[in-house]
Amino acid sequence: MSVDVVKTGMLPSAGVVKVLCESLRKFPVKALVVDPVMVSTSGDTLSGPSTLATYRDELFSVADIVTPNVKEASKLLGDVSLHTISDMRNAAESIYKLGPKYVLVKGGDMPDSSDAIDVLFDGKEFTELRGPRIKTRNTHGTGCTLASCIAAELAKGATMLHAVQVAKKFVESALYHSKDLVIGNGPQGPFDHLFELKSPLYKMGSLQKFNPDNLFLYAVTDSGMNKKWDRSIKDAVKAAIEGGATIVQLREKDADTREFLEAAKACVQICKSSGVPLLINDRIDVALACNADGVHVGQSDMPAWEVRELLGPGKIIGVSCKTLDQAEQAWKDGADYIGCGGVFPTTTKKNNPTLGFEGLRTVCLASKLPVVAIGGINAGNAGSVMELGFPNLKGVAVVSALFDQECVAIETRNLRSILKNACSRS
Ligand SMILES: Cc1ncc(COP(=O)(O)OP(=O)(O)O)c(N)n1
Ligand SMILES: Cc1ncsc1CCOP(=O)(O)O
Ligand SMILES: [Mg+2]
Repeated sequence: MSVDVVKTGMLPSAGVVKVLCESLRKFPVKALVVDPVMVSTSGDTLSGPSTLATYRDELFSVADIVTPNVKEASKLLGDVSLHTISDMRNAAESIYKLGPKYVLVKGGDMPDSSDAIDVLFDGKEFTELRGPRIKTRNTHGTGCTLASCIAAELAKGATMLHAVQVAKKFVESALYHSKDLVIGNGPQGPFDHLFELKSPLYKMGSLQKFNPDNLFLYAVTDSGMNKKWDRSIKDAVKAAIEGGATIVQLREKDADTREFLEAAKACVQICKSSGVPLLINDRIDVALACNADGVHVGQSDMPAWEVRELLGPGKIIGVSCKTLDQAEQAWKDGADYIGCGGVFPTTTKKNNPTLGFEGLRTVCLASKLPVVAIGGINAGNAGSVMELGFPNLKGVAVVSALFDQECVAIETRNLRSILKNACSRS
């Protein structure tokens, strides 16, 4: 098992720092997070002057990010006084000159400020990360936890900014959920890193990971087709589920919000009773309001990482991807699957370039996420798509072949058996 990311905590001596640097040269890693634990949140000095010097001279130049709190930043810079955001920016800039790619000066122990503000510097730009200051004595280990969470997100492929944002939100949520815990008699108590395990969502099991097999026969509704066939969204969804659809997406480009939301609430009930996930196309607000199982977004919709921040870990997020880079970004952003197409020409989605099998192959072979093919797929060609046999091509998403037809249930049932036969052949 290779090590992707290393995060350092308290390094008690210059010798230990030197051994660490030597080991990192022998066993290079994807990223190094250095939490320069020299002054504890309670103010005790934890590292002597020789260790400080070795940090500065040897460790910082190989660090991807250094995460000093205000006291540590002050110590690293010869006990300069740091009282304002501008002081924190100057400190970040000065520490950056010691070699790390990023510096995060944490303002949690800054006196007086109402918000907990951290300053991230990448050598060019400053980013201020603001969060509520949570009143609690349970702050023991917040710095180490933040650095460890950054390391974990980097190991999952996040960008540095995204990793820092996720880590800050995690620490904030953990502090909030455990602010009234009473453990121990010291000046500081611990906070609850595992708060999510106690969340009702977790207990209801709705934090279970997405099952890629749900992508097998993906029914995507269309308001124009429903209108043409004088069919309500509800009836369209019911019929698709009756025919064996394994996941449903409400893609209602024409419906107004109120109408869309009412229909979505009804469809949520229908899908929940059948155990079929229901996703909403584009509209995060509607998905939140009806407690849908997730959303599908394209390259011009809200970025998946922002959707993840809004929906949380237990919801399904799909992203449309036509290229390798888009597939990589969707994975980094925490999406659950990729919709790739149009595989064949289609008039259902306007101005949508056709990728063909080659384009589908390129994305499937590169994608770390399960893929569903979409675009012009019907009973006549669905078999050929599944017979491509790409390991992470889990199914097909279909609009007109199901919903621009007289009987949705029959068309869905027929398509499902074609897919099953194709899979047994590939
Ligand atoms: C399963 C699936 N794949 C792709 C799409 C297309 O989504 P998007 O690119 O956001 O385009 P619109 O559907 O919003 O026109 C999808 N909806 N579902
Ligand atoms: C939403 C979408 N995204 C890529 S193609 C497409 C439309 C697919 O519709 P159809 O299945 O009728 O070709
Ligand atoms: Mg969209």
